[in-house]
Amino acid sequence: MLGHNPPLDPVQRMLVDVTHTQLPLVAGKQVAEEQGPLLAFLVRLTGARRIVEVGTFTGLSALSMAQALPPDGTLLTCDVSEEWTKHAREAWAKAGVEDKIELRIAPALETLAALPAEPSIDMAFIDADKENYVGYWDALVPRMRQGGLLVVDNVFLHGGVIDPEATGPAAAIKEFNERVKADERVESVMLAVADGLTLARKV
Ligand SMILES: C[S@@+](CC[C@H](N)C(=O)[O-])C[C@H]1O[C@@H](n2cnc3c(N)ncnc32)[C@H](O)[C@@H]1O
Repeated sequence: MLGHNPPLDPVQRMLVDVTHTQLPLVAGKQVAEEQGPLLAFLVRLTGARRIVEVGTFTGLSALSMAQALPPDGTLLTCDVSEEWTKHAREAWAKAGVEDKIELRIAPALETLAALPAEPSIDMAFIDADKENYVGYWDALVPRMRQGGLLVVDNVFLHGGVIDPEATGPAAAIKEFNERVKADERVESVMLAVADGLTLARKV
């Protein structure tokens, strides 16, 4: 599969390597290698100009999306870790996309609540703490423009969502998946990409 996808560019490759060598215990948080080209593809497909991301980590998904934005496009990304996002800032600067990306270090629920209420977001990527997915969804859906695309990662939670006794993050994702399925404001599909990926289009 990777051999038939667009290859990572040198900065993306460096970011994968740096994440694995300098943060080996948490490197698994990084999006899977096939997700960067997919996110870039979706940015170009939708013609997105205004993107909001929840969960920056070391910045690979933000980098992939920012590189696919048109020159006047912007990406707001939310995280709580200065330590992890330091690597993101370095990579974005190396790739020359730092002017397109705004990183806010604060609990993402606060960052999203402070955004304008009007529907102006073209694309959103949710990839952070699972217990807050419903909160992120509720903050983002009204702010998405009609036809805007929401992309949500880890909707399988490594299989935890099919455990009838699920607790913690798995229970949170289970509840989230049910909410998305029942949400008439969107048309959604769940895909077996990496750890499960939901795509939802605001109708
Ligand atoms: C799975 S990682 C994101 C991976 C990233 N999208 C990438 O491409 O590598 C999840 C991130 O969510 C962040 N996070 C956790 N709780 C958060 C919160 N309440 N608000 C904002 N970010 C949070 C973590 O610090 C972590 O960097």
